Amino acid sequence: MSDTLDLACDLIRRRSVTPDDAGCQRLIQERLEALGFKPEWMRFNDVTNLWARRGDNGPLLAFAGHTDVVPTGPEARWSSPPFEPTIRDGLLYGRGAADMKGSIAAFITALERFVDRHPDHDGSIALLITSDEEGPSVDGTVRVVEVLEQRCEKIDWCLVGEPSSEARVGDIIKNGRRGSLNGRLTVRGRQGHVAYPHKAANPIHLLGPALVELGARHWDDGNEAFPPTTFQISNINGGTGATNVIPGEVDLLFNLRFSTEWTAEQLQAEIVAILDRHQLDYAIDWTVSARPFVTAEGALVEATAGAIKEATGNAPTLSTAGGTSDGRFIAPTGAQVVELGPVNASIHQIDEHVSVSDLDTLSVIYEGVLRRLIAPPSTS
Ligand SMILES: N[C@@H](CCC[C@H](NC(=O)CCC(=O)O)C(=O)O)C(=O)O
Ligand SMILES: [Zn+2]
Ligand SMILES: [Zn+2]
Repeated sequence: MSDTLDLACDLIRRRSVTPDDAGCQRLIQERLEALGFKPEWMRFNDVTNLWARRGDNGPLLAFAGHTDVVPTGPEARWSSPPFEPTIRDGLLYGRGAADMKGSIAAFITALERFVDRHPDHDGSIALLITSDEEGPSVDGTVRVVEVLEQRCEKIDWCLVGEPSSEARVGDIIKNGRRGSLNGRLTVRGRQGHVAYPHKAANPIHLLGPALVELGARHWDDGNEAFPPTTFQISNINGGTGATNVIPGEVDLLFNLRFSTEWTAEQLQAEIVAILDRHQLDYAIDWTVSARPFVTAEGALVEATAGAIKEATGNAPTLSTAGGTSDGRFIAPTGAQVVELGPVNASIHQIDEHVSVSDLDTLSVIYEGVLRRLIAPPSTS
């Protein structure tokens, strides 16, 4: 068994359903301390965060990730128990195998080889690990970044181990992400009897045409760095449960993933204008859970692409598609941020898995990134 696989299995055995870390970070801390990293616990409410650094000088290369995992869903539907790592046909099964305990294991083994070969590396290396990525993301990476900013500790390059790959490991580097805007809308009508609609105002009927317009709207074509902005309704609730009552209100949750063609504020104004045009009586609450960020080609993208080419023979494509990530908290500090991890086909699913050989490839890629960015010139 490879070291990376071994460690990935040890991490999967820990039932770290968000925000519980279940001892994963203690394991990581022990391995890092043996390499000369200085660990620092940053606990906020029920979230465990680990910041561990080796070296006092810049530039600082940080690996970032999370030990929390999403709930398993019905365990009986798994082919093997989700917290018992199991290998079948070259694949490692278990909750978190791909998202993202496999990447964390690959970080550690890459660091072990790198520090052994380059004990006097340039600059510094750090790990930023949280147990609040899959949850509300309020006491995790964002809080660690606040602490680092307060003490002027600056990350120059950050590699997030989210499962970025699509068809084969290393085919995609995520070099940014779209923004995410949530709206919570309540449309008010007047409750009444379904047989006497003229004495009521049905908020579901009133909302309908506005929803059609919002759903059909073409927001933008995206741009060179971003896919188009999308609008999706995630929840709609209205009604008393009775078949003969027109409800007084309807509640809607919607989300926009937006490119840099819009700001969150412009989108809010646009949606308010649509709702007003439909003359709705409504209240709306907004949450901007991510602003778009992008890392232009530069030292980190080049080092990551070079390490992938060396390890796999293939050149990666840059993408900002999909969801958002904790990179949204790190990029605004001025750090270059990329995401590179295993194939994401089974993340959050029943029977989540990762290719065993991909774990070793990832570890080699991460070591290649370290070598390109902070190995002393004579040895890189
Ligand atoms: N619940 C949190 C964080 C939500 C982050 C989530 N990210 C992904 O699902 C990653 C998927 C991918 O790699 O494309 C999301 O985008 O919703 C919050 O809302 O703050
Ligand atoms: Zn993840
Ligand atoms: Zn996830």
